Amino acid sequence: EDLIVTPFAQVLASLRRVRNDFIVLTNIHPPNNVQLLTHRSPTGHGKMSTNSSPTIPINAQGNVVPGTEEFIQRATNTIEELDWCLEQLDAVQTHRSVSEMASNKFKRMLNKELNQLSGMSKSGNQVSEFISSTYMEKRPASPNCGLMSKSFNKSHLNPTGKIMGNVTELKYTIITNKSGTALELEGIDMWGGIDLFKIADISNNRPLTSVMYTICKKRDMFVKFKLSPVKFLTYMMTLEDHYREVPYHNSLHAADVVQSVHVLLSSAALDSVFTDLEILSALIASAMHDVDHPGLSNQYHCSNSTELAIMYNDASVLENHHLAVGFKLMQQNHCDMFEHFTQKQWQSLRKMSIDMVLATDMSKHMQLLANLKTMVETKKVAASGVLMLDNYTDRIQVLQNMVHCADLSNSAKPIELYKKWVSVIIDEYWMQGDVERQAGLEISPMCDRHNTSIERSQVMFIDFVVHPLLETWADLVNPYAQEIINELSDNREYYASLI
Ligand SMILES: Nc1ncnc2c1ncn2[C@@H]1O[C@@H]2COP(=O)(O)O[C@H]2[C@H]1O
Ligand SMILES: [Zn+2]
Repeated sequence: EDLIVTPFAQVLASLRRVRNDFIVLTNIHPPNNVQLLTHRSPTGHGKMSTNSSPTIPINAQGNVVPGTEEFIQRATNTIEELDWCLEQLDAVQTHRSVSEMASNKFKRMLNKELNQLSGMSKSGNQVSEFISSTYMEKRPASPNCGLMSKSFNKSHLNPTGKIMGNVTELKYTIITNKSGTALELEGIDMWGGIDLFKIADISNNRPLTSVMYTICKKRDMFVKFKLSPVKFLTYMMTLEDHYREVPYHNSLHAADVVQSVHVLLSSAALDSVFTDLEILSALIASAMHDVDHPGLSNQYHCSNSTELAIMYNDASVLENHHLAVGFKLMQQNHCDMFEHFTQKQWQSLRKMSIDMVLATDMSKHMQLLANLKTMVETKKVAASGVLMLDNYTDRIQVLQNMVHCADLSNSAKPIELYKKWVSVIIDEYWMQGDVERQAGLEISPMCDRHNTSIERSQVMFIDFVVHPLLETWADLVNPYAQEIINELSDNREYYASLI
């Protein structure tokens, strides 16, 4: 049976059980259009029996006979459930949202596990520190006041708008060519269906442009939104040029996130759930979500009060920067592919993209996961099996989690690809460690090339970050993401076997 863990879902489930028992005890008939709610038994409080057991002593009126063991059991359980709900509701302080309660509960649960783990080994300690500092919205302990405004003298925007390569050439040689990239992109609709490292090689290092163009064409976006292919390609190439040549956060990673979102969007559980504008926004958000990433983390920027950290007041520093660059580039010559959008369409695309990219800040991870878990535990599914999302909050929450899942999904890709992603992310972490060492700063967890266990860090990254998230996503779209979970488990076993 499913275990319900988030507080709001627990209260709902408990009240449902009370309602069912109340009906059995009193024989009050609910109105015809209200179904008896099926119940799950989540938390161990109020151990309820189901109400259709053949052994229940029922009298001629259909009521449970008062005074029988069954009657007393149900009455006791009902009181227990009600008391529990009241206690929970009592504990809800009005200024705390359901989302905040769930997020705090998840943080407490993760903290407990990480504390146990950090006592076990030195590398365990390091990874647990990394996870809690990166994924739990912890502020840096001691700001380094002596190091103001270093780095970032590189101009973030290419002022001439000059792009490498030529749009027409790209369109005809790379994308519409029957061989080469076109063939390599054939598996684009499948999880792990394309090898982006190969695509980067044969597309003249244009993986992001090639993948975005192919997906938008397949999804008929050029027709649906009357997008100019030339402007689209000019923007995508300009955007791609503003990804830096760092080991991991380059345009290959952006292309990977775009393709993963494309596959997650295609889940049957989400069939016709999202509008074309929502889908286009998710793809655009994924394409720009790490643009101009310098290969140094948010924690690095905040701890060292870099120019960017000052600019964005330490709040989601990189994510704000990616959005600013991504949208600024749209204003450049020939990049304004949304010029003919209505004001409403444009504002909506912009708001959704902003909401999605800001949610890729890893310090928001626990909050996103807790919201997703609450949604799964209270989810409404139509008779067709498709998710029912009837308001903006729910819809954007699913989209944010989708992009977040895609952003963390390299460990659920076929092992040969996963190994390549590990190699480049570790390179980037170690480069940050080198920068910190050279500047005499404390080296961030996982960033010390002389003191990191790659295998152990991958197993812990999967156990504490990726698996809880992807498993919850798989519950949301159940049963359509099983393949992803299987791949993730195989990959975890691979790295565990190397420890
Ligand atoms: N395989 C991995 N091992 C460790 N960290 C990872 C791995 N994949 C992704 N990440 C981290 O997860 C983050 C997701 O958001 P970013 O792409 O900004 O940066 C990513 C990395 O910091
Ligand atoms: Zn990313």
